[in-house]
Amino acid sequence: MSARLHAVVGPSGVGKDTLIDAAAARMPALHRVRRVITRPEAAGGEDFEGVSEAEFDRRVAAGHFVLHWAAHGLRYGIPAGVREVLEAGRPAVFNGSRAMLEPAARLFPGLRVIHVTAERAVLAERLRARGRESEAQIAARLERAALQIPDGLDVVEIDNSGPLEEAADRLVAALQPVRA
Ligand SMILES: Nc1ncnc2c1ncn2[C@@H]1O[C@H](COP(=O)(O)OP(=O)(O)O)[C@@H](O)[C@H]1O
Ligand SMILES: O=P(O)(O)OC[C@H]1O[C@H](OP(=O)(O)OP(=O)(O)O)[C@H](O)[C@@H]1O
Repeated sequence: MSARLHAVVGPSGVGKDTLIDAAAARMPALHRVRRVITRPEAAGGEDFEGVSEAEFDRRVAAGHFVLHWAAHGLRYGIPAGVREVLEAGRPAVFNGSRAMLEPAARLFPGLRVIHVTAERAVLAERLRARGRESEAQIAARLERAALQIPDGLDVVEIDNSGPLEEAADRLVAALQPVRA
């Protein structure tokens, strides 16, 4: 039976990538999607493939992505290979946009959304400490902090304002297979 796809969403700086790393370290079977992003790989952060806009367009046209979206002036793609991973029975997780959840749930009806939140002051502090974005980019990211999750989806809420370990425990629980 096909395994479940999970989208970890929430405002920039809330700790999505950090939590996914923590869960992956504890769940060897979990497949962490390697996103394709129009951002130079040297920018650091998660393990992703950096491509040019032209290459991204080419891959969209060639059907390389099962999902793709734009945010923060960047484009993000989920490689189509994730379907084979799920069909092989391995659960998969990706760092997704709150704005693309409806199309994602149409394509993957079993999609589970993990909505990570934190207080705004905590977000601002974490983005500054991460040091990847300029002040203007941080302000733009904070503007999106209150974006809502569409109704009618399977959503697990995780508050990551406190210790990472507590939120990571909740994420690992949310990633467990559904038992019949
Ligand atoms: N619970 C936590 N406590 C303290 N710092 C955290 C916590 N979770 C994440 N961070 C830090 O916050 C910053 C942003 O996390 P990151 O995973 O890059 O966020 P996102 O992927 O949501 O943008 C990173 O520097 C990370 O180490
Ligand atoms: O529509 P939103 O829910 O606001 O999400 C916008 C984008 O931010 C995140 O990307 P990324 O993790 O690259 O950005 P971040 O690390 O700065 O959060 C997320 O995966 C989306 O691609």
